[in-house]
Amino acid sequence: MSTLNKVADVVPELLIGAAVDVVVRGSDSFIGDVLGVESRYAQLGWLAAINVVVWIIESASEYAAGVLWRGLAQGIEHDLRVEAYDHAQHLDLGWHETRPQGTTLATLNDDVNQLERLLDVGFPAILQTVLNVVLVGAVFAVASWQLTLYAFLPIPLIVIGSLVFQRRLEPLYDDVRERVADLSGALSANLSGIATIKSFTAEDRERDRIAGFSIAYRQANLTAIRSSAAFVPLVRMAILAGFTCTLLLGGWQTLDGDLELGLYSVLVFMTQRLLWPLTDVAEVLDLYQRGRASTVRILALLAVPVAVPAGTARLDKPVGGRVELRGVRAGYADGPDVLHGIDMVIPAGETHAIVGSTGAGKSSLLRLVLRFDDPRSGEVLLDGTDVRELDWDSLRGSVGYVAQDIYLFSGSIADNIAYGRPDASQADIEAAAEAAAIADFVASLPEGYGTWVGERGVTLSGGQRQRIALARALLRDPALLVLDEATSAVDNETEAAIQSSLRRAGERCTTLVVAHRLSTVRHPHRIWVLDAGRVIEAGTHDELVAQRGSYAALWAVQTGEATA
Ligand SMILES: Nc1ncnc2c1ncn2[C@@H]1O[C@H](COP(=O)(O)OP(=O)(O)OP(=O)(O)O)[C@@H](O)[C@H]1O
Repeated sequence: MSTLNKVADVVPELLIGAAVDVVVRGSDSFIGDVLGVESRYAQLGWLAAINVVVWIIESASEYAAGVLWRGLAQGIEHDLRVEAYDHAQHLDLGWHETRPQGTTLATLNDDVNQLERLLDVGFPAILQTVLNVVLVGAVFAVASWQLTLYAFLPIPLIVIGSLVFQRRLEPLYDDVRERVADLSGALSANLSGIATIKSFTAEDRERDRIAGFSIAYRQANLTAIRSSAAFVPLVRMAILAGFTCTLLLGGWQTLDGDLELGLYSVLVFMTQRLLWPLTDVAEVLDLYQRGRASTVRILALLAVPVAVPAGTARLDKPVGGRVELRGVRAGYADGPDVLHGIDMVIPAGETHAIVGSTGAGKSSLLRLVLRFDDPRSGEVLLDGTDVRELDWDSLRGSVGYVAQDIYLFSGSIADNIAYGRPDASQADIEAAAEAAAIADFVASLPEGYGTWVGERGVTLSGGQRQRIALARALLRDPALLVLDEATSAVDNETEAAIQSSLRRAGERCTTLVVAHRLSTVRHPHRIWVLDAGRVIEAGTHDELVAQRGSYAALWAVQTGEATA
């Protein structure tokens, strides 16, 4: 459509030449010969009719090309956005944790959107400019080789200029994209921490900090724009040279009788046609550089390898839920080990607790069981198979997990509880809520299970959120229930209710609990005491109290039998 449009766009100029030719040469005119029409009035009539048809074709093809290019741009953007998002969500948790969320968001959103103008304005402009040069060049070549030379004089200059400018613009637009990512990162971090900002009345300070990022972005953009805008006058000077040559030398040739008047007028118009669109080259170059800087970022995201790839082995159903850690050593990024050779067996169907001081490595250990990270050495087994060999459905599909930091989705309470089993019936949802001791609270809400919960569940208290997350985990009827401080925010009475439901739930599944409050874990089959990444004691509550070791001391402090 763009090609048809360009051809139709060039034809009226030829028609002008033909019209001048009719007036000057009468019945000998080019159009008179082609159509076999003698009358000049009739010849002009024919030209007018052809012109109308050409304009209709031009307008229709322009519309179609516009719609198609935009459709293509939107399609590419959509594919890229979804592919990049999908890749990002398969990247390991460690990658996400070491990178500001806003930076990833900037790539998935801003960088992808940045491609729109390159795709729907830049690409058609490139195609049309090349076509223009070819078509107009053909007319020139037929008319006079000297004039072709003059008219095309600016083109190599413009090409060389583009290459030079391109090299200059590249780092400038890379800088712009980096500044956008910084700004986006700061904005998203601040909005997540809005309560903290308010509580420390840091609004003014934060506004200034965001303004700093915004100024850096504006500055980077201005620097790039200043360089890119300088290219347009340069192109114009080159065009002026070509145009002047055609006007002057073509005019002299016509005066000398070496060039037909009709052809001369066509060539003067054509020089305009040929050269003025070349000023677009500057804009296209700008769009290209912006698009390139964004594409580099998107491709860099797509090129990040998945550090924790899924295995292919499947577990036989029903999954028992036996967990075993053998000589597990683990740590984060290049940091020191946070777990030093952990050996642990949690037989299927048992409830085990992990306790220990803060920073002892309890959460890190749970992350290995869910395979958010892989150990540096040793192995983690589920039902006797190394978790690295299992596919996600066998591993994470068998686990119900309640994290320390609860995330609820924007949606109804029922949607949130059924997140892991979207096809669950209302009765299943209510049973899970009952087991998590949240059913009475939900029933007391005017809209019950249909109550809308805001993003991150901000409309609920900490304890309510925890219980909904617990219901969500229980609804999956998991073979292995993993609870990381899952009841830390509920009162003692509610906790006792949850404990008894969990005991009932625990009859069906293996349970691994991390808790600070030791009363939470009084009834497990075994308690593992972790200190600085090592298991220092293990046994039942009674055995550990009798041992009079760290657990006994901690228990004494928490039950008020001793002071710290
Ligand atoms: N994502 C992470 N990146 C780098 N280091 C981490 C990360 N998470 C935890 N650590 C480090 O690993 C060590 C163990 O942390 P972990 O969260 O496993 O302890 P924990 O026993 O669960 O503590 P708490 O009871 O306070 O939750 C700590 O020294 C911590 O600084």
